[in-house]
Amino acid sequence: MIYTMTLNPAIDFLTQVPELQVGTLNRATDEQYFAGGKGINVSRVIKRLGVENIALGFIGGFTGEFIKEQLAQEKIATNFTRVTGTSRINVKVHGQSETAINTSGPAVTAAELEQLLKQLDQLKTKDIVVISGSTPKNVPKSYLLEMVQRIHATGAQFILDVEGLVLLDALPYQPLLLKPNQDELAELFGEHALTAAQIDEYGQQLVAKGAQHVIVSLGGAGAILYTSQGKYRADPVIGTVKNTVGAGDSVVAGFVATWQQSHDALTSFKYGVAAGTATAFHDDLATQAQISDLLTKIHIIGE
Ligand SMILES: Nc1ncnc2c1ncn2[C@@H]1O[C@H](COP(=O)(O)OP(=O)(O)O)[C@@H](O)[C@H]1O
Ligand SMILES: O=P(O)(O)OC[C@H]1O[C@](O)(COP(=O)(O)O)[C@@H](O)[C@@H]1O
Repeated sequence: MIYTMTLNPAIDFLTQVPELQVGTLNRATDEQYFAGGKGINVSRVIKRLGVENIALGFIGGFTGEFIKEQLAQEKIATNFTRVTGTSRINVKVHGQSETAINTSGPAVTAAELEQLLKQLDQLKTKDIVVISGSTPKNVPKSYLLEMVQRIHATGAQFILDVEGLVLLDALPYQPLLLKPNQDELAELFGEHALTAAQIDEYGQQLVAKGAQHVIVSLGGAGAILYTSQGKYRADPVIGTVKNTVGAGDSVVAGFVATWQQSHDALTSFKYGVAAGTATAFHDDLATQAQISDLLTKIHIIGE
């Protein structure tokens, strides 16, 4: 079974403000609400690809109820840990460019943290846990590593799509996949911007230190996969970008859903890039049909 772990779920409130201006009243021309947070996006795309999965994480308040209802409508199984606070609302404004305000989310108590950790002890060796997104503000940095250690102890695999140095601490536990974007990779190694040579150097370093697969996503410039076998580049597909919220999560979803069935890194990478691209080219997350349509346009080149 694939599990997704969203420690800080959100309602994504997407609104269109064609000529957004700061410091004045703006009138929106359209608005939509989606169940979001990175792990939840991963769950939604995995399910659209026809693969069962269970969404885990902390959820609370009226916003939490909305998220649960939306997932139930999409027939996605959940086993959330209820918290006393209210899950957050993130604001994504589409104008001439995309502007986002990601809020911080509710605090989580020590008992709630422990309750969620205990769920991990039930994992089986064939399970994969995708841990994605930010942690609520009062959660200690050590919590993510504790999760990784608990998952590893059961023999299950894990994928990490989070920010921060925990990515380096998790390497000895051999993550199935890390998916930093270019900025996240730079931050991880204390750099501001990376040259192509530095992306290679750091991507390969993550593999050498334990990651089984590393996908560095490059937004409109495509993505690169690093494995112990080599480096593979997926050039970008040219198209009209509608909404890049969840594009990275779609890459993770396409990869893990395909990996679970094929254990083939290149096919999984191809589905990941097709899913990320399909999400970028549509309003909501990619559907199976949109992903299938794009597959023939994704060319993976070994370098
Ligand atoms: N403007 C774009 N044009 C084409 N493909 C895109 C675009 N933006 C994102 N994608 C696709 O989605 C993937 C993930 O997007 P990216 O922005 O790198 O991730 P994240 O959301 O994690 O920052 C990219 O590797 C690419 O395949
Ligand atoms: O575009 P990405 O990186 O795939 O992730 C988008 C998701 O991440 C969020 O921006 C939340 O990110 P954080 O957990 O890092 O705050 C959600 O609002 C959105 O659903």
